[in-house]
Amino acid sequence: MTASVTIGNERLAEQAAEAVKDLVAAGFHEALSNGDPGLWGPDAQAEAAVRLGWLDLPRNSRELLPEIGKLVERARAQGLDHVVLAGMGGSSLAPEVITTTADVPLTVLDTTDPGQVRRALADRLERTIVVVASKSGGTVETDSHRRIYEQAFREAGIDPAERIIVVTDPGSPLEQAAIEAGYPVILADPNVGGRYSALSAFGLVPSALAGADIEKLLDDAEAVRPLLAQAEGNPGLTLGAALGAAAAAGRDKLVLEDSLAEINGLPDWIEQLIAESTGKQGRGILPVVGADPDDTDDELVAGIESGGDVTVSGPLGAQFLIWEYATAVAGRVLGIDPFNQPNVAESKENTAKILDRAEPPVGTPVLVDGPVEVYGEVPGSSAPKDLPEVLTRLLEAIPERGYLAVMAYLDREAAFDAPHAEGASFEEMTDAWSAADPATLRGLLAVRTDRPVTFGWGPRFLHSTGQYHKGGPQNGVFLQLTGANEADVEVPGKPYTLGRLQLAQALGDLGALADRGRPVVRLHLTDRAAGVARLLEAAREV
Ligand SMILES: O=P(O)(O)OC[C@H]1O[C@H](O)[C@H](O)[C@@H](O)[C@@H]1O
Repeated sequence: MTASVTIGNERLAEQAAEAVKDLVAAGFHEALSNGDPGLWGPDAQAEAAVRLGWLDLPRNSRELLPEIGKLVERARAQGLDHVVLAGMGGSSLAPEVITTTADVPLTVLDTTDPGQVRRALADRLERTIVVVASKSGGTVETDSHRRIYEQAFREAGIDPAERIIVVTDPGSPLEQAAIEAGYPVILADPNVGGRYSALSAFGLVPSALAGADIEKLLDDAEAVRPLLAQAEGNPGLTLGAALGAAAAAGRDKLVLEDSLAEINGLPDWIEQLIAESTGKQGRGILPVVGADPDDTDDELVAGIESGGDVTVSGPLGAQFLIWEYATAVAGRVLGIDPFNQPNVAESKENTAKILDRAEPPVGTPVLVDGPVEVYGEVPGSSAPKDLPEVLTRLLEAIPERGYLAVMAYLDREAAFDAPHAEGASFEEMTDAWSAADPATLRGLLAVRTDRPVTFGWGPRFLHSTGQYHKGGPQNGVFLQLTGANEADVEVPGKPYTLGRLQLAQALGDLGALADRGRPVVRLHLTDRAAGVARLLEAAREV
């Protein structure tokens, strides 16, 4: 299947053609193909010099195939068929899409929720193999998961060296720790940033262990590579020009539609690529996932395989490369450095400070509505009387061109535990799940405003839209969800538990948003299941 980008909207086609013309006249496509780091201005040059390796991954990553093949064989021979991936952002979102699209099972751990981590630990530990994936080797979530699994294996009488595989950059502290522990290490290309690493060891190792065909993925990406060197018929250039030109003209909310696509979950990966790459210097493109278009002036719809103002067709490997290329192009059009993430560190630093304190600074609730405590400054001049009023006030506080972001530091899998009647049909089960799923809140609030409503699981979104929230246009309104933990999980060798880390992450990000003067309210569910039910009920009353 060939890959293509089609623009189905006349005005956008004109804007994109104009931007392509300028880029071609400046020799952008040739320079990018030759790995010129000067394309994003002098301030971006040093970082870009070590961030353009993704263009050559379809070919270079083939060198990894024999080594990965051996790891897969070893795991099969040991009967290890439960693959767990510990990794955040770019280190887990690509394998998530690759494996869901290939319909092979992979447990992705990109959470600090104690319940979600306990669920993974309780699942077939005796047949589990864990890929610990971190470019920097210093990401706190991933470090915690490694420590927790090492201990769990030891307690079960299993040698962690038989069960843990590490993917990291050469010279990282994780590489060092892995060598000391005797874990197999696959080193990734250090000239590729986290969110552009889909076709590197980060995308390939866990996906291959889970059973996906990674050679085909590389073939599909390699087939599109020559097109990316062209001035005409270059899908990456067209897409990037369309995204950049539309955003520069005010259409900076990117609704990603994939309901008819055979590729599963690509919008989540695109979200982190675009939000983290473009959301800075008060500019950027806000990806909106899982939403219906609202037909507003600031919205652009991108369809995967069909639909949208712009449609991107092609197999997954090609999609990865086209979107990466397009993001680099959009960065150039918008005048931003698409390879740094200047504001991600702020929340991390706040989190570290909170962890150093004896008690987390939770504050006092301004309102308690059954199982939901409300913290923060609810917009408006008087105290809100109940939860529906809190939600109404937040929706009313969204400025023109703004958005509401719901950020849930909760267990992404908990809804699947929702009770349903014996012999329930699939439809009845789906209804029970969605009635217990915090993510249902997004749609309920979205129908009450014409502004975009995004939903992110914390801390996962901190490595994605988190950069945009803090670095992009300051027109967001923020709703955090946290929950009581029934049973916490110790992080071996650290003074904090996962529950403590999770809360510190929420409060750390809340501080960073509040410091910018943005409206931010935290709803704490003192009973998680009852809290979600009350929240969804309140959203229906808005
Ligand atoms: O792979 P790691 O070093 O653990 O980083 C995980 C993620 O962390 C940050 O959010 C970076 O901005 C991402 O690009 C990266 O994918």
